[in-house]
Amino acid sequence: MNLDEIRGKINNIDDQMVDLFVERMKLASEIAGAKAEKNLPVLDLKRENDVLKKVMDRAGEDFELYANTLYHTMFDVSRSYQAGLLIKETPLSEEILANIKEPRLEFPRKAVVACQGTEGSYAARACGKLFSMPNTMFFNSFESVFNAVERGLCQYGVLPIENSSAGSVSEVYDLMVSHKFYIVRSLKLHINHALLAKQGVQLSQIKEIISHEQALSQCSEFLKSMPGVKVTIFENTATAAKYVAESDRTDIAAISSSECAGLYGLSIIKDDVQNNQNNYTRFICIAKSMEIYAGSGKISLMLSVAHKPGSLYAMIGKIACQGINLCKLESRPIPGKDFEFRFYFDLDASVFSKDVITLLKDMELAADKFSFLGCYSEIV
Ligand SMILES: O=C(O)C(=O)C[C@]1(C(=O)O)C=C[C@@H](O)C=C1
Repeated sequence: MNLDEIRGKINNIDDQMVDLFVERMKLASEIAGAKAEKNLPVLDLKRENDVLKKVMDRAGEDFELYANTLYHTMFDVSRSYQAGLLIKETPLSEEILANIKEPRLEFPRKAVVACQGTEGSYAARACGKLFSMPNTMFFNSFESVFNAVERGLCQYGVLPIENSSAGSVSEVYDLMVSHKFYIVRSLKLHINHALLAKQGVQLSQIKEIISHEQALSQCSEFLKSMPGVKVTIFENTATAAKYVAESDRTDIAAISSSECAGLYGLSIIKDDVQNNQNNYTRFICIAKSMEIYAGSGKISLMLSVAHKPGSLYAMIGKIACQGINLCKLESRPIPGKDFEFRFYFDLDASVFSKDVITLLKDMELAADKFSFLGCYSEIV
């Protein structure tokens, strides 16, 4: 047989398989109805294992593993479909639906916003892009930003979450667990770092460079080119610039934004010291209550799954079944557990879609712990 003839046969088989698949899905919907009457859950692991065993035996030694994978996907699809038919509203889905009943149209222009660092920090620059008239309050830690929002001291808080070269800001991810908040907007900010020192100081005089550890990591190649220079971590890039300005030393420099040069009377002794010119940091804007604005197309979730084979795979399968793009998956260890992880999902999806609400309910019921962190839009 030539290629076209073989493909012709495959086409025939696919036609039959799709017809049988549709027939199988219709039977799954009848099962969903029967289960609803008897108050039974969608998942029946014993039945799945019985089917898997039969399918693998029938496929024979050469194909049993492929048949196993195919049927795992088949069950994922079948369960997602049944879930869509069966799952009732949960308190979370009700809260989301109530929130979008009369969608908020405009993001506020003015607000009291909590920010880590000081005047001139990248977070402050992010605030200025998120709000046209922010009244920014500065705090010295990310935790204080979460607290300020949670306690109602500030309406919003702005926090860095990831950088295109240095990766996630793990401290912010870890703080998410112990605080109640919602992401209401995000921002991708282009970051270019400069080396700042006192007026008249030359690069060759520098013996110590200070900055936030994320900024230091984003400038690692420049730092390698300065052997013998001590590198010191500071809580914030702008605080580092302020420290240099207030110190009497002429052998110390800060990696910071070029705005800080003007703000603190320093000079730029070297510009663009970051490894990559395409250096971006994503910031999230958080609020105490759920606020979903019209046009929001990103969803963030935090969840943990049973510590057994296939649990995360099944969760991702639910997203894939809806044809939704999983744009970020971050894992962080759960303190006190033996290499168990909490997962953070970012989806290109909107709660204004009925299928997405069904997906969220399905994921919520399948997870050990589940938090909806918000549905928002990202600005650049
Ligand atoms: O037999 C059932 O109980 C079904 O719901 C059908 C089915 C399947 O697709 O084969 C789907 C989900 C269950 O976990 C088990 C099997």
